[in-house]
Amino acid sequence: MKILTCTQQKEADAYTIANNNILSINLMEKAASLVADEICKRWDRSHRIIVFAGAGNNGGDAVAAARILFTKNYDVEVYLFNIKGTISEDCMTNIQRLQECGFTAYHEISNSFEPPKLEAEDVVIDGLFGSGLNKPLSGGFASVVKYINASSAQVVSIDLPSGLMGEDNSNNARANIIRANLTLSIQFPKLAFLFPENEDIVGEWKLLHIGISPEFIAQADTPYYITEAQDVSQLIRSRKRFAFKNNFGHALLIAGSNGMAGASILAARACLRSGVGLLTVHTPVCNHDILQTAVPEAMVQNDVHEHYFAEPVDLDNYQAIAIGPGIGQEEETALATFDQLADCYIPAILDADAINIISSHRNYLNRLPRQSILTPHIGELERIIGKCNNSFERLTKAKELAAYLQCYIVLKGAYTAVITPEGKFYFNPTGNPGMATGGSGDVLTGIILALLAQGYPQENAARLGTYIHGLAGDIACRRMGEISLTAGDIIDALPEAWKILSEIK
Ligand SMILES: NC(=O)C1=CN([C@@H]2O[C@H](COP(=O)(O)OP(=O)(O)OC[C@H]3O[C@@H](n4cnc5c(N)ncnc54)[C@H](OP(=O)(O)O)[C@@H]3O)[C@@H](O)[C@H]2O)[C@@H](O)CC1
Ligand SMILES: [K+]
Repeated sequence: MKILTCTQQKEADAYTIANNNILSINLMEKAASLVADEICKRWDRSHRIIVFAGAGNNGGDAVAAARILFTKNYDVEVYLFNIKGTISEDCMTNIQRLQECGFTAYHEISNSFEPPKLEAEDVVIDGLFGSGLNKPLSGGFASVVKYINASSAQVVSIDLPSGLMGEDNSNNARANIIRANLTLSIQFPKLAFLFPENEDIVGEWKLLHIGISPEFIAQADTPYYITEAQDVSQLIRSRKRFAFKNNFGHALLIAGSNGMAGASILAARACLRSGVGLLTVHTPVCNHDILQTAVPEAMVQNDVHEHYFAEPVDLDNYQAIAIGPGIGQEEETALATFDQLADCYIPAILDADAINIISSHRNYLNRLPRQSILTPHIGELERIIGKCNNSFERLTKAKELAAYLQCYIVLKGAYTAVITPEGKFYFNPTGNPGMATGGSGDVLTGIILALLAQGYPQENAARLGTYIHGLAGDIACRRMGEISLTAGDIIDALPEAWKILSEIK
């Protein structure tokens, strides 16, 4: 699914009106009726509905929703802010329609404003500003926002919480943005919804499909996508009846150190549950018996060192390599990692300590094998790119890093982003906060390693791997709940996740 900018969303509306035989006022009516439906589903008539509308089309949506709710016998009040004395045509039409149906609780504010008292049971519809916001809110609008935010009423924002820019909010005052409980986004998700710092602003978000032209969407150019089940299910390769293990690759996992055998076990088990033909784990001597016992399906190759990775491996027998889970950051390990990567001619994935080693030896950065996959979480990424003030800045810098290294960056977190060397972003929708637990990243590394070894191109391996990892996490969460969920539970749910995703056409 494409994420379009607010500017593109305006173009999408205009294109649909011009080419799909629909009047702009009817597109607004569609949006408003979906907003009203959603409110009716969640709140009954005992709740007062207080509508705050701007003079643009976001306000028009809100006024139309007010009418629909009023005709369904909800107790509705409307406050429309007409500060400049200009109201958009469709908003004006809806004000007239509202008054024509005998609605009297309509207040138009042009300067001073006596705000209504807001109670906890009230539902506020926020239709002040949507995709037409062109600068941060200030003055009277900022005061209205603060007033709504200070109340205990439930807040439903139409399209975007008013004051929030769809993409970059670097120069925006957070106190002047509506904090919604529910955001009903018209047709497209907005990039800003995917940022952790906006969680309390956006609340739960839901898309309302108003019938924007599919031709427009198909040709719209954007670097931002949310991966959907069909996008990745069609990447899954079927197995031939006469297949044997060599058809599914031999993966090499360099993982573990003294006290960190668990990372290698988790990555190995996840790899084996994700279709690899053969797996060899290269690990220090101290982990040998532990691995052989915990993961009998894997072959174990001892490093020369008792406690940590110290000697690179000959890659001739392998189709893909993963390096990093639990390897530690000993200087000898760092040197062995660089030697390993210097001659690496097979697809590689770097995780955890391998990324930390790179960030503390930055002169090696540009020697990473092209097309490698790096899987940092925010902290690991910022050790390379520097501290960022917000998610937009972080994504921008991560994109520059991916281009500079000609590598894929899998930035882990809610909505894990797969960032390609060409500058595309694929956000992953699966997963849950229960997965924020030690070893979860090792599981992802094992999955992506298995896919690389099977010959999946890097971009597909990263997108499919992150999706299945989150899906398995969601299945595990249904079984265990968020609090008890462990990385091992994610692995245990992998078979079901692979089965479900393989069956989606
Ligand atoms: N038919 C359609 O197109 C459909 C559109 N739809 C809906 O329309 C919404 C977009 O509507 P929109 O383009 O009218 O913009 P909107 O967000 O209402 O605000 C624009 C006004 O705000 C003003 N303004 C901006 N920033 C400001 C600030 N900081 N402080 C103060 N003022 C500020 C700006 O004034 P200006 O600065 O341009 O003079 C302008 O007057 C979209 O989110 C969706 O809800 C759906 O119904 C589907 C069909
Ligand atoms: K809004």
